[in-house]
Amino acid sequence: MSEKTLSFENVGLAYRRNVGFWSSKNWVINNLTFDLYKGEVLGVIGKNGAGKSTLLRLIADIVKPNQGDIWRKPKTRAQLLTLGLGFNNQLSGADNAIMSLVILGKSIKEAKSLISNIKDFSELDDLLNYPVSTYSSGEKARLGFAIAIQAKPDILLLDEMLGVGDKDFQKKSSQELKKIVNSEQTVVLVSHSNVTLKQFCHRLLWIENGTNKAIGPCDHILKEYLKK
Ligand SMILES: Nc1ncnc2c1ncn2[C@@H]1O[C@H](COP(=O)(O)OP(=O)(O)OP(=O)(O)O)[C@@H](O)[C@H]1O
Repeated sequence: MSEKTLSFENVGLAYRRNVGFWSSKNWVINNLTFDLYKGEVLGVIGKNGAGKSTLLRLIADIVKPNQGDIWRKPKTRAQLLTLGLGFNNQLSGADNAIMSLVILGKSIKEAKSLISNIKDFSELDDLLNYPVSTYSSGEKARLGFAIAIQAKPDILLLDEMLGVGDKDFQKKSSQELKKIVNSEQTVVLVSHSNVTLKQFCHRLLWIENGTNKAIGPCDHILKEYLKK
């Protein structure tokens, strides 16, 4: 686990907050520095509002930093999987899947050929032909997870995604993640569940007020975090 795939150097990100006539900068990520290595599962922990989801959005290149540098190994593709998935609600599940796969570098032909696997994994059957606006949140999660499994991005970003769906789907997604943990794929996982963190993560990054409070082996960092 020595090949660097991504690196943050003194990264800062501020959101603008408008209060009446005034607008101020709210630094959500501050001077954040860490490296991510190919094939590792890095867990991200921290209190509510610490900046964990924002960090995933920065890695996915959905938002840009106001300060510092983010280095990605050339051609590295990261995919964010979160409950607030960026689906187009008017399009069908199948069309959303094709669109996501194409964004992640597959050709349209390849993307179309993966639909039957997505159908099998998600168990959405004919629902895949209906607009995503008609899906329950669990069904959206199934679709998102199934797309991510087929897309095999270099970096899979999971934001509190392991406790979603019904019991059967939780079991299925956790089995799939176990396979990923033993593969070359890199994962960054945000979770408030100690069980999930211990089960999957090699290292943990502890974020406090948007900055790196500690990073290191999972058991050690979790012990320190729980002492607080
Ligand atoms: N679009 C936005 N505009 C303004 N402030 C935002 C925006 N998105 C997030 N924030 C603020 O940034 C801070 C960090 O949010 P973030 O969602 O990254 O936290 P988190 O660590 O993932 O929290 P949680 O554990 O509650 O999910 C919060 O204070 C939040 O209110």
